[in-house]
Amino acid sequence: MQVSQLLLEEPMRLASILESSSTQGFSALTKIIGTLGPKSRSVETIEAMLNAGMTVARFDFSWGDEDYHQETLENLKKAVKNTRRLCAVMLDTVGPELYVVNEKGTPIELVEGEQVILTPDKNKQASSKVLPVNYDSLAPAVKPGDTIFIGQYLFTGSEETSVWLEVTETQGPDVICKVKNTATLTGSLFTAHASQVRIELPTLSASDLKIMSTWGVHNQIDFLSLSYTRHADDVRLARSHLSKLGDLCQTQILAKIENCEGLAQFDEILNEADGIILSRGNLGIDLPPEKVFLFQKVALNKCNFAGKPAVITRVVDSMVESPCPTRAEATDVANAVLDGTDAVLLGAETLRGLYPIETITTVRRIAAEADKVFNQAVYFKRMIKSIGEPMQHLESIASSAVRTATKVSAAVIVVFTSSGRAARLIAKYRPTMPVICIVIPRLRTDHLRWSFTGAFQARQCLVVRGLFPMLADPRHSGGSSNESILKVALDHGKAAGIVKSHDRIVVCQKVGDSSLVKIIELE
Ligand SMILES: Nc1ncnc2c1ncn2[C@@H]1O[C@H](COP(=O)(O)OP(=O)(O)O)[C@@H](O)[C@H]1O
Ligand SMILES: C=C(OP(=O)(O)O)C(=O)O
Ligand SMILES: [K+]
Ligand SMILES: [Mg+2]
Repeated sequence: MQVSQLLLEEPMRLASILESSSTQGFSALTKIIGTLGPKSRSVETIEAMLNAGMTVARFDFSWGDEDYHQETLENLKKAVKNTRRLCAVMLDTVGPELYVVNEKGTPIELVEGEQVILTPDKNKQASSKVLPVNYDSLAPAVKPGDTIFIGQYLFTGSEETSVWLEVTETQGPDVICKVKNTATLTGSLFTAHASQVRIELPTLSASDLKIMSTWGVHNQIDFLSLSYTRHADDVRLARSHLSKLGDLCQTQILAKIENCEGLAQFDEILNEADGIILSRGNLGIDLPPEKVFLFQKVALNKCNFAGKPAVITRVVDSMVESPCPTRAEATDVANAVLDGTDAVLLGAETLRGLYPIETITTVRRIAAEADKVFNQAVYFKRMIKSIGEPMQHLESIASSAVRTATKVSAAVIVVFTSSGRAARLIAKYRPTMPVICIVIPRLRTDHLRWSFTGAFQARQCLVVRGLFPMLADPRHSGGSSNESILKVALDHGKAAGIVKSHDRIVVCQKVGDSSLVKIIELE
């Protein structure tokens, strides 16, 4: 497998970098996921986040209860209605996460060289001497010399509110540690991470299962973000649970790779999941720092070749407190796009940051600049070569649509789809122009009632690079009205400023039994 920076090879005049970026039309091809929380839950703020380019909202159950998240979601629904912008809903599980509850909420000072005890005794109050952890079997799992990290919920890893501990010994169920850096733990919830230690807790906790069947079903979640996926079986089990939850049989599973166990099983997990979240927050402390970039490049490449969406996390942490990213962060976002990410997931930046809207705008602008210099020609050739021949029918149609669109400099590709499969296959070839996905609803029954598919499938396009879904009116489904639906889509594209008179459009659809790729030129 070839992994290299996919940057345009043409000589670029450095002065051209000074030209201002276009702010019109379909912002960036790269998608943006925002975690909603205290700083991002009013209708007004969410509307601004949608207008800035957020396409998926993440509800992280590591923090906040069902009522809290429901209130936020009701506001999201209002914001979607007001802005007329689609937004997918992602439920993020707690999983086998280690945490420390700081009931009193008062800051806890830890001093380098001193001792602190991690205990499973939940009756103990968190203090600078003892920290109660939610896991009974930590002592038998660790050995002297192991590293344990403890930080504020949605830590960045570098702040003075995070601490590194070294295990010195265990005493019964307690783990005695030496503090490696002076820090002040703040907040009411700290996440703990024992580096490269197997945690014998289920990937879906009892509380995760309950929330999926209540909150998840009630809100028709589009994505399950499966925290700490360590094995393909974790994905299979989650799928089996979802399949018993009515409409959630349509929910997609994004497996979060957060530690070395998940990394070691990556290929098998990718095979089972609908997409991958590269959880650089946790993985960034489980892996030595010099290895993180390598995981990112190889994993993104594997997702791209599998035609499954990839998401990276923890990109502009410093924007929690600053309206501008650091140079390293700005460069990191662009590199992630060049490495092949579909989407960027914002955590602390939108949940508790001071600049949730500015963060989305900044990430979108950087991603849009990177989109422009992505070397699609080289990427396309590699993809075609890797598929080999004979190609599957639809693979050939999808790649032809992208090739045709490139050759005629089409403004957009329009694809008809019901399951979303054709749209994802087109995205796999990374077209440089937006792809309007017209999702045609299909009637389905579970032998109790009839319903239409389409809503899940349309929103699930919102995590895939370059896809811009539109849900067609079910009353218009059926071959003969496809022309009128296409007209609606193009009018919509015109209004959004991505298509204009005399533009060429490539359309991918089925007429009768034949799949076809056609070029149309607007009058
Ligand atoms: N309702 C539709 N009308 C016209 N063409 C369609 C429709 N649904 C899918 N297609 C086309 O059929 C082919 C198969 O697409 P795919 O997304 O796999 O279909 P499905 O939604 O049935 O899985 C593609 O060429 C796609 O553009
Ligand atoms: C997104 C991540 O996980 P969490 O759910 O802890 O935010 C991460 O570790 O990067
Ligand atoms: K989580
Ligand atoms: Mg994590």
